[in-house]
Amino acid sequence: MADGYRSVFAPGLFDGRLMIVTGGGSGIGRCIAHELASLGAHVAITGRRIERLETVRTEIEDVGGAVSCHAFDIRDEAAVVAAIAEIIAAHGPIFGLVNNAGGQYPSPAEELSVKGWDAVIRNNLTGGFIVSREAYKQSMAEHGGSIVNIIADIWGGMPTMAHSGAARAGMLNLTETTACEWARSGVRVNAVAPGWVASSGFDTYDDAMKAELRRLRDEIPLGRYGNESEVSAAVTFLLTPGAAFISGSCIRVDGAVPNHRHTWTNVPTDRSIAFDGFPLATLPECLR
Ligand SMILES: CCCCC/C=C/C(=O)SCCNC(=O)CCNC(=O)[C@H](O)C(C)(C)COP(=O)(O)OP(=O)(O)OC[C@H]1O[C@@H](n2cnc3c(N)ncnc32)[C@H](O)[C@@H]1OP(=O)(O)O
Ligand SMILES: NC(=O)C1=CN([C@@H]2O[C@H](COP(=O)(O)OP(=O)(O)OC[C@H]3O[C@@H](n4cnc5c(N)ncnc54)[C@H](OP(=O)(O)O)[C@@H]3O)[C@@H](O)[C@H]2O)C=CC1
Repeated sequence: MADGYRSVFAPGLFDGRLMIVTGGGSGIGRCIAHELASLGAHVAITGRRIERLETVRTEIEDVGGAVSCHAFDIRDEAAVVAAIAEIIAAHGPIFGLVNNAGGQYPSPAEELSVKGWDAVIRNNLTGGFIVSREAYKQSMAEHGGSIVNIIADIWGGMPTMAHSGAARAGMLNLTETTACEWARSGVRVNAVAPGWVASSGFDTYDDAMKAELRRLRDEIPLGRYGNESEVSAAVTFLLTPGAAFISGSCIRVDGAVPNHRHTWTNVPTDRSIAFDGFPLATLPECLR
């Protein structure tokens, strides 16, 4: 058997627990699925493209993990209702839900059609709402659980991302509100806000955006992009009993970007001696 994901969290922490990761067929979601499975969870990965989910299923099974694949669009209400019911029937109550699926396309605000605006709002707000509502109604209202919503760096304007920023800001308030409403059922709801994370998501950018990203890297106080395992560690923490009194919160995983203001002296760009901490989760070969 190949080496599995080496998480910083305790082996067996989630033994037999059901976790759902939307958008688990690529990038950050795939990494989270690997980490949760390495801690003993049964991970139900979802996405629109079944082939990508099957590839991740093989990766996780090859290192001894438990995983199932469920193809549906998070914006399709009937499909979500049916898929959540199917997952629960097969694998038991939902312990954790990670609303990770999402994405957008860049456009100046004045050029956005209402159809395009709606497509992105539905992808990054309505979809997460539908999946959360169904996880709550069909399982967590009775059994409790934990939800983590992946949003983005919304602390300030991001030109060409008005639709996505508005949707993610809505998702943050949905996080805060459902944390209050569903606390009575033993449900915690939190968010993780990634900054610039070098993931498969970057592959969807055109050359102009990639050039822009290289420039942006120099403006990240920690001097580099984040990686998928750093987002996954924050998500995993929020799902653990270590976060039992944390709800309605958001962990930013962004190298301090929203804290950086342009002043007379810029932060140095050479951080070659930056403190490295201790080795965080080590990715298996397939994720490097
Ligand atoms: C807060 C900022 C966050 C910044 C950091 C975030 C980083 C990342 O998210 S990394 C992950 C990146 N991955 C992606 O973003 C890819 C995901 N994108 C998509 O899946 C799609 O683009 C979509 C879901 C956002 C839209 O697809 P869909 O709903 O299937 O929409 P349609 O193709 O039916 O189009 C509807 C409508 O939307 C407009 N539109 C869609 N794509 C584009 C485009 N590339 N350029 C311009 N306009 C687009 C357009 O108006 C479409 O209508 P029609 O023109 O009539 O087709
Ligand atoms: N990478 C980064 O720098 C940042 C990423 N984010 C967010 O983090 C999340 C993960 O991003 P990342 O891994 O980088 O990018 P990816 O594009 O690799 O991941 C997005 C995943 O979501 C799935 N997905 C998208 N739309 C839908 C839908 N309507 N229904 C079901 N599944 C869907 C995709 O699968 P499929 O297409 O097969 O459906 C894909 O697996 C996204 O929400 C992204 O916007 C936020 C801030 C920064």
